[in-house]
Amino acid sequence: MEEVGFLGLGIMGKAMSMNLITHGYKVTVWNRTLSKCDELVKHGATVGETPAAVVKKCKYIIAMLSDPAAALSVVFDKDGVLEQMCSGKGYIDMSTVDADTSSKICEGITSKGGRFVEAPVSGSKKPAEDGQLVILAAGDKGLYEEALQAFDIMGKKSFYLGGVGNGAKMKLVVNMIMGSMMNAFSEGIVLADKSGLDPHTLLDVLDLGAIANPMFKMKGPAMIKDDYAPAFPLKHQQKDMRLALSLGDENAVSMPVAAASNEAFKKARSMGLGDLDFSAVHETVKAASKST
Ligand SMILES: NC(=O)C1=CN([C@@H]2O[C@H](COP(=O)(O)OP(=O)(O)OC[C@H]3O[C@@H](n4cnc5c(N)ncnc54)[C@H](OP(=O)(O)O)[C@@H]3O)[C@@H](O)[C@H]2O)C=CC1
Ligand SMILES: O=CCCC(=O)O
Repeated sequence: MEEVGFLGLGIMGKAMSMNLITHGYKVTVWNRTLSKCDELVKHGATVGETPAAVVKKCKYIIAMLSDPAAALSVVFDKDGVLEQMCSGKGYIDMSTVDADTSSKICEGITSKGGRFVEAPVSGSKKPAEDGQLVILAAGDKGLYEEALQAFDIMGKKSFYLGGVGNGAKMKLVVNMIMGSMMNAFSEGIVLADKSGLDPHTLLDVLDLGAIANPMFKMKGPAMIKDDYAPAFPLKHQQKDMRLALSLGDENAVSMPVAAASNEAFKKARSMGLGDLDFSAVHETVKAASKST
């Protein structure tokens, strides 16, 4: 799998494709905003003018796109993946989408004779840059095994979870927990501050106890400074909460904590914070505590 196509060069796709290039892969890239290909080209990538052009050239194609609408559009629309998909090619979608979207993409790819793996990832911008993602794969087992070498470059651990949909569902469960934790964490920082405690001391205390975790440690100091430079854009976290809640609906799982967290992320989007890091949900707690 030394020659791959890569569709979507956002925060994650750029870092992941760069890693493949620096590990010796020949990579052909495409991005909706084509100018974002320039930096990859400087490092040796070639550009495909359309998703179809990338598929024509490459046996294996990886996608890392924002949401279900983007993932579907790149496959099914004009100049899309399906136009050149055929037997012998493999399509690996690493975007975070719901199981239904993934199944539709799988049907499209396999109807043309191709093979499909979904492989959403846990881990954000820095793990993507460092090749330390956790890969949650499902679908065609043979394609998964052929992709492992590339997964090992992009990630520190790959899980094979069975049939299409299981990777998507695992990712949504993980991000549902993460989004709820971020809301509780934001409330804790504001509560500490408003009750006269030093929020930095709160971070030190948290870091030594049973709920210590890399997210609190990494995001906490920046949140206290109101620094929300995007690693994981808030609009994507809200998309994941929405999709996780829908998975909860389908399975009759009551999730009041996740539902409240989704409302906070929606509020943050309405405040114009969607392109900032998801930790900017902290601003909704600050705004609410100002009005009391
Ligand atoms: N950032 C993170 O920490 C993580 C993100 N994820 C998931 O990975 C995916 C990508 O995230 P991230 O890189 O942060 O997102 P970005 O917003 O940085 O990038 C999104 C990418 O999708 C493309 N895109 C959006 N809409 C369309 C469309 N209609 N047609 C074609 N391309 C489109 C964008 O193109 P353009 O440049 O033209 O806008 C861009 O390449 C998401 O599903 C996200 O939930 C998973 C783990 C961590
Ligand atoms: O989907 C984004 C996940 C971000 C992370 O795992 O840190």
